[in-house]
Amino acid sequence: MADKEDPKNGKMGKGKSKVVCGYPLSIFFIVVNEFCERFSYYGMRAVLVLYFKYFLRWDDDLATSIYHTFVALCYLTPILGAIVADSWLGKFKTIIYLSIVYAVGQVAMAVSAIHDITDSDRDGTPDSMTFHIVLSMVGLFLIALGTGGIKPCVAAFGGDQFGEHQDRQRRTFFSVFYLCINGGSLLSTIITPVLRAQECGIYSKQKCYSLAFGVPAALMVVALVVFIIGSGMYYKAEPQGNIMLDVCKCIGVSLAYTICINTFYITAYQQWLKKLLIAQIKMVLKVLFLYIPLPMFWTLFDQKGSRWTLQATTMDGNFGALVIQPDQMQTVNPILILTLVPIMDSLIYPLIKKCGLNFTPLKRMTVGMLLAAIAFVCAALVQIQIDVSTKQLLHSSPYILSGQGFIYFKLTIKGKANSDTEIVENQAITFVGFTDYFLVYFRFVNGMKTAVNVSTAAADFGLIEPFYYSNYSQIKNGKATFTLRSGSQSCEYSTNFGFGSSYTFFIHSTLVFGSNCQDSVTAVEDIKPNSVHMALQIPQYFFITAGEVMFSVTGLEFSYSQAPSNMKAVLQAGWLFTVAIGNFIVLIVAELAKIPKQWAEYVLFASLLVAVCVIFSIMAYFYTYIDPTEIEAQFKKKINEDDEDDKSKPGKAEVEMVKRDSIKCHDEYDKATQTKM
Ligand SMILES: CC(C)C[C@H](N)C(=O)N1CCC[C@H]1C(=O)O
Repeated sequence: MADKEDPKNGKMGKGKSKVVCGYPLSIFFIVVNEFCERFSYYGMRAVLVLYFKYFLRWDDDLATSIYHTFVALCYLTPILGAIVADSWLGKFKTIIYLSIVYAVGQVAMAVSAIHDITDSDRDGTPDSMTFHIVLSMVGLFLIALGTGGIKPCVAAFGGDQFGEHQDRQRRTFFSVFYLCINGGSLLSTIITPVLRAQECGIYSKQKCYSLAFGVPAALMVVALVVFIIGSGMYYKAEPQGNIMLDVCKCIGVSLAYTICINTFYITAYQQWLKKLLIAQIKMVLKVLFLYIPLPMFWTLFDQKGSRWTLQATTMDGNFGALVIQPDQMQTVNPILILTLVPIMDSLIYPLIKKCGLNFTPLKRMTVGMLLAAIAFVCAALVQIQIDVSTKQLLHSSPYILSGQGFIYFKLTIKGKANSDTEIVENQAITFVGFTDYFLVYFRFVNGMKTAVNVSTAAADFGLIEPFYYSNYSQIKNGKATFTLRSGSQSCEYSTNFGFGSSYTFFIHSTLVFGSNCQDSVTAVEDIKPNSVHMALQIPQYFFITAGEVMFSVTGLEFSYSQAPSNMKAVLQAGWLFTVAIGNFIVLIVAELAKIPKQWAEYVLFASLLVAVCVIFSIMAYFYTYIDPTEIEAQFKKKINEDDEDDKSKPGKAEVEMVKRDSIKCHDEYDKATQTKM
């Protein structure tokens, strides 16, 4: 044991930490570390797909696949970090070493995004893309190893700082810990896209991905430094041997005991050690079994970033002074976390307690799952409303048909601009996706006998021959003023583009330049502006976030409190593994789900979660809460007593014989397993 335990005098926490308002001061460094680390992780993640697409010039499919693989890897590596921490290095050293790996990875990403490094002809594009790809892939691998590896250790290490009598404070710690995760992620997802939008470079100015990755890299270094500063105050539980090896040995030795039962004498002390390990393994397995249905929650949760964002692209993001991009709606989640966690902790849970209800952790998690299911019902209702508005459009306009990824135009124009004009065509426009949400499409049909030039203050859209039409062009949504010019004569036409809209403008043959041409142009809506407001997504975000607070914050604390002392990080990793599996299910579902109606898919997910929730509540009903510290203390008492007993027994020779037999028996066991392999 590195440090002495016992904060009973009120001045010292577990370890050497001072206690402030009942909390060990050491946790301050841990939560600040978590804040900076999550800033680093989520900040880098926010611009990653755009980096793949615009810097590395990958297509959408490759960019999305690598992005999701990276995210899944980040939630798979916790198991590695946890084994290293619980078995070998201890949580403190694991956090330090893996944070260094993590920071190196972030720096590699920032360097990989400096286009000047390989831009020898100074044209603004890297000459050796291989260099940038290799460096960024190495960087991402190190980041996945670092962020995943330290994640279960930091949470468990924070929990370790509290004494046995500090259950309430430890619960609050996990809430604050969650607040820091979301505070860091919120700030970084706002800041890094702004950094990316800057232009930087030595020889030529390009979008500044190096800065967008550089700042998260700096924050990771800050996280590491802050963690090291707290070093003297932490309670550092020593790893209690190689847990995984112990588990294997325990199973092996149990087999060996059974085989050699007649010759193998083991002391009572050894018996108790074995029993303790078995009890600890049982504690972990019982919780892991309980976790089997949980990935379903994360499957729904992760769709915020995909399905819900796509849903937002078909909605109106105009909030008066503020215009929200569809992907920005995702920030509603961390914002709500920052408000809901304190409300739950200081109002809702105490109120429920006052009502005499025993709202146990597993009940909270069940309610959390139900709330997530309600969120998906809300999403389905919004989808129905969007579908209704789109249907109205299809009935009212003969011009539009839309498909996934493309918008097809079947355009038939009959004699409105000029009686001789008839154009029938099929044309496809690549759907711009939510990164270009502010852009709308338009084109002009020239019904005049003279060529007309169309321009705005910012762009020239070229000359349109008589009785002909222009290609579709893009323009920012909102008010636009076009100048129509023929020779030296011109006139202006103003219109307003709503979100997601597309227009064809017909220039009448009767237009007279020099006068007001507002009445001589007819606008036809190819695509109606999005009419369902993005604010309607707020209820679904509210329910999913309230569900997350009940489910995830509670799950984090539950994973700590139900884990034996030598497997705290391992169980945290088990918890994070449910997030990884949830991510994988989303990927599979995205490939397999062929439900034509989006609202029906939402209802299906909600129903699946309710079904899973019922199974979980039955499993939870049979789960008995334990106090691992108490159980371990009882075992240790027995071990110490029997160790004294064994030592006091005369007959060193007998002990030697036991050892010999034990070795013999192990040899037998080794032989048996080797031949099997
Ligand atoms: C997606 C949000 C930015 C963060 C989310 N509310 C959250 O806190 N988490 C999602 C997975 C687990 C947890 C995290 O540790 O990041």
